[in-house]
Amino acid sequence: MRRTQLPITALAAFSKLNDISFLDIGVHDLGEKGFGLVTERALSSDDTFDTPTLLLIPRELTLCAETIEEYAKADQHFRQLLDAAGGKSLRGDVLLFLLMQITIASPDHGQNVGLSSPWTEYVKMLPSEVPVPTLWNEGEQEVLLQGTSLESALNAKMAALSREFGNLRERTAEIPWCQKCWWESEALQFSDWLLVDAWYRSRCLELPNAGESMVPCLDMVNHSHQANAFYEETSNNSVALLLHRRDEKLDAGSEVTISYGTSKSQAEMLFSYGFIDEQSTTRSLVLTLEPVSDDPLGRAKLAAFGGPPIISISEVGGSITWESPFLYLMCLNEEDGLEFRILQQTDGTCSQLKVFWQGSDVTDATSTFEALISNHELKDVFGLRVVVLLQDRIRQQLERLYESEDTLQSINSMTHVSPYRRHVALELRKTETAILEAAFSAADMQKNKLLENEKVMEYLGMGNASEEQPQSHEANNHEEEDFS
Ligand SMILES: C[S@@+](CC[C@H](N)C(=O)[O-])C[C@H]1O[C@@H](n2cnc3c(N)ncnc32)[C@H](O)[C@@H]1O
Repeated sequence: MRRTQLPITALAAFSKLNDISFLDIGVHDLGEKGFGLVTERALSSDDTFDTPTLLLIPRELTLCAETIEEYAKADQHFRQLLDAAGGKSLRGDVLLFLLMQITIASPDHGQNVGLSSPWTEYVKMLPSEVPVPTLWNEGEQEVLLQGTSLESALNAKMAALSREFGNLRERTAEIPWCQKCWWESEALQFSDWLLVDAWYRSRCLELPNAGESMVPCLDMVNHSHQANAFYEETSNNSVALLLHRRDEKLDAGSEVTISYGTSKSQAEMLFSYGFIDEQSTTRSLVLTLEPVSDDPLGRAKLAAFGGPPIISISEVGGSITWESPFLYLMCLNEEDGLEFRILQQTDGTCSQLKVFWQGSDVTDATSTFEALISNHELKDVFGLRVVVLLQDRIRQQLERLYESEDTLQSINSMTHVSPYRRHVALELRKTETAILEAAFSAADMQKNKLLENEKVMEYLGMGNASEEQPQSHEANNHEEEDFS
């Protein structure tokens, strides 16, 4: 959709009109980071008893669950849109609201659609480019993240966004103003949906009372590992940005920053905000898991598992820790005492998938198999299967990273790849390769230790000698490679 855009200098008039107070700070162009907040005079939290306030925004301007509902009461077109395509999540409703605003503000619509709000003006000042990977060009998306944990996350996100846009079209096709402004002339494009999604992801924050919110002007503050400011909701119905309580002294011209989260991995930062905090010491990543292709219970395990089928790997102080409740379910089989049953309803319709372990119903405890197997006499054998699966998944990821290195070298000369995006992707690849290599070695050590375990040796010996002692097919698969 053609957007009306205003220069950032329009923010002064917007703030005045909407009672937003910038106190000794202004918005400046900071290059790669986009705009940011900068002090206009030297500031110190020592000078006053109270912590200095830098920015005050009336609470009613924030975009949160409550205000979305208020806007829907006042604007019948937005109400129509919410009724047809909203109501599933706060994020979805906010995206619809933002779409509504760019529609009202568009130079093309001319349909007397919607009710102008402060956000109609504010979206005109929001950037058309957000460095998050969903807005990278196809070449960048394909090459830069290959082999990183973001490769599958980005593919899944793009597929979800495409589905959402398709649903929006389907559900609003019958609404006359949507037909006129969006679909008739193809004015609304997938790229608009990508943009409002990127705005939301990179600009929303968590307010203690209002919950997930977008706050105009506060969303101009950038992130730093050594943040000098924080935000809070005040008792007099405002959202405030304040200088840190600790002895903070800022020269005139210093950037004011908050923390977007210190425990976020590089992948999360890149995915949500489009940059990497190179000062962060958090070293972690998440890998997705799929049941082994020839596991007859694979699909049932996925369907019955309560959480996401993932492995989280972290490196803290040089040691590797990992967590994966799904791996403990993934490594078990019927022969071990795992059973799935479909419970029939009295009216004959199929209903819930039930999971049994050693005869007990564990349907509500599928994420606790590590504990469930802890008293089993074969717990070390199961532990070995888990470590083998873990190491295999890490190997697979590392191979993909190594393979894609050559492609990456060849894009040095490609003009369609932004140097900044290339830089952040290389940083992510370097970190994830190091974490995965360390995790591979750690898994190897764990595996070797388990292989010395008496119970495991006995089990493997029996497994080799007798057809009557069936093992997990996963273990069988990997034993060929790893135990021989
Ligand atoms: C909440 S907005 C902050 C305002 C934004 N810079 C703008 O121009 O509108 C978040 C975005 O700012 C940028 N950003 C924030 N902190 C950054 C940092 N430390 N390094 C690089 N970019 C940063 C990223 O593009 C991120 O998606």
